[in-house]
Amino acid sequence: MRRAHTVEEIRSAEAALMATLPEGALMERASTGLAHLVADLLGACYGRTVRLLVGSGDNGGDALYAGAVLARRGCRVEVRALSSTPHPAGLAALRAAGGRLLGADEPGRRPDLVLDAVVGIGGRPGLRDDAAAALAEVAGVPVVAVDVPSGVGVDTGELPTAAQGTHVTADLTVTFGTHRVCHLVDPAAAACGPVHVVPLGGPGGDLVLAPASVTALQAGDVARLLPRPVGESQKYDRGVVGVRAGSARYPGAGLLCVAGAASGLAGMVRYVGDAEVAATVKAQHPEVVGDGRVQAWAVGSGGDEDARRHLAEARADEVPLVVDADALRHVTDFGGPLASAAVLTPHAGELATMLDVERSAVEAAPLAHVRRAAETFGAVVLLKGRRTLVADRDGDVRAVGTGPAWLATAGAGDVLTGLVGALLASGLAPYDAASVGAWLHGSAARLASAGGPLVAGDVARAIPSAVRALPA
Ligand SMILES: NC(=O)C1=CN([C@@H]2O[C@H](COP(=O)(O)OP(=O)(O)OC[C@H]3O[C@@H](n4cnc5c(N)ncnc54)[C@H](O)[C@@H]3O)[C@@H](O)[C@H]2O)[C@@H](O)CC1
Ligand SMILES: Nc1ncnc2c1ncn2[C@@H]1O[C@H](COP(=O)(O)OP(=O)(O)O)[C@@H](O)[C@H]1O
Ligand SMILES: [K+]
Repeated sequence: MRRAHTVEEIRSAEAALMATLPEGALMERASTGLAHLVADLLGACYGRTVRLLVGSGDNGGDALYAGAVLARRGCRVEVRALSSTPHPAGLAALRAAGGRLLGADEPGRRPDLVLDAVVGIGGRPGLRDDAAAALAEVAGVPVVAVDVPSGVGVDTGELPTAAQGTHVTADLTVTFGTHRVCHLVDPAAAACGPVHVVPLGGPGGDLVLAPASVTALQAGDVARLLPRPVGESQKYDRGVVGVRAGSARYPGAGLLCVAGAASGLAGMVRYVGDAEVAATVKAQHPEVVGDGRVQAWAVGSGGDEDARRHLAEARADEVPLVVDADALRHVTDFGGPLASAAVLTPHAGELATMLDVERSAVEAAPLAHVRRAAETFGAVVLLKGRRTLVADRDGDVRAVGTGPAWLATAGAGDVLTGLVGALLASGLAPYDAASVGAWLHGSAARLASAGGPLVAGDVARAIPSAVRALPA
């Protein structure tokens, strides 16, 4: 599990560790790890130029000490200071190693790499004009963000508003001890590039962190959570998933939802709905049967005007539900909770309608909105996007970024609904079913895409391969 902690949690864990270590030891660990990664990236230090953008805090200190290591290895290290008092000991170390502070009007050499150390976890969103200008000077040069890309909302995963200013977009982010929320949550995560964590543990101890509320499943977690049949399993033990989706207007959505459900992860699939869709389901998925008892329902994809009735009928069975698309408009129609266990799967536009806000507001602050929706509707909410967010009712959130951009294709969401339904039927709790489903869906899309385009049916067909590719 990848875990992301808040600034408050990180500061408290760092303070506890620092109390057991000699002065400066933590920054030494952080900056040495940073320097080694930068040196690897540069390939060779000798003859290379690195520009440090350095603010007033310890984030700048990290970069100055790392710069000292790089300078000792032969790099030309030049500092654009954005404060009159950059970390004094760090600056002294850099100067002693041969690095230098650029004068205010001195352009400096065109660097091979920029280290962004304007602000770290002490930063407020946005860059001041001087920092924005220092960044513009080196436009086009690869940027390594120290800890976080300066200017992003560290705990919110949001980007600064136009009034707050701009932010750094990094090619790589090097952080320390644990992930920050902005590393896992869009839109800020998109500004981080790949994120590398330098461990802070060593002689004298390691960070002791609180349980994280924002996490990201890894392949091993999915393998551990996924229910698998054992020797004596029967189809009914493995769970029966029912699909009430599709309509005369959107027959394909019903078929794709069935395809996601019929990927083999539940023991049996039932389809109930439009007669023409049912006939095509029968032809394309001969193993799918008609109405009867189920352990979970997948409802709403392409349901059109039938969606409300489908939801009412599914709800009457008092089993877990996954609710998508047209049925999302009806989740509050029935008074009281929708089901004992429900997963709602909106994209940003649908979530905006459900919460009566603008779509742009959801896209700018997906973490806040997905949490609000989970609380408001008393359900697990899976907000689809580049990085899908799955929120539990208590505020825990799992981020899933396994899918390639090719997955943004019509019908992909219908497949996901069926897949999550199958996982609910197989016995997973809603939070696990939604996050494991989103992870496998993205992974199946990656396999099906192999770098090229795909259609939604390809994603459903690749689900078994995604399961086979999990670690034992
Ligand atoms: N405490 C420690 O020993 C360690 C700290 N570490 C580093 O220390 C950083 C945190 O350092 P600090 O707490 O000094 O905070 P920062 O260096 O993140 O920034 C704080 C300073 O930036 C100013 N500032 C805030 N927002 C700004 C903005 N939008 N534009 C311009 N200036 C702004 C503040 O007034 C303050 O002076 C971490 O991100 C990490 O890089 C690491 O070295 C690990 C160990
Ligand atoms: N840029 C992107 N990168 C990766 N996956 C994406 C991206 N945009 C959307 N997706 C995924 O594609 C799927 C689209 O689903 P959805 O919007 O419901 O489409 P539809 O309603 O046509 O089925 C979701 O699983 C979503 O997470
Ligand atoms: K930074």
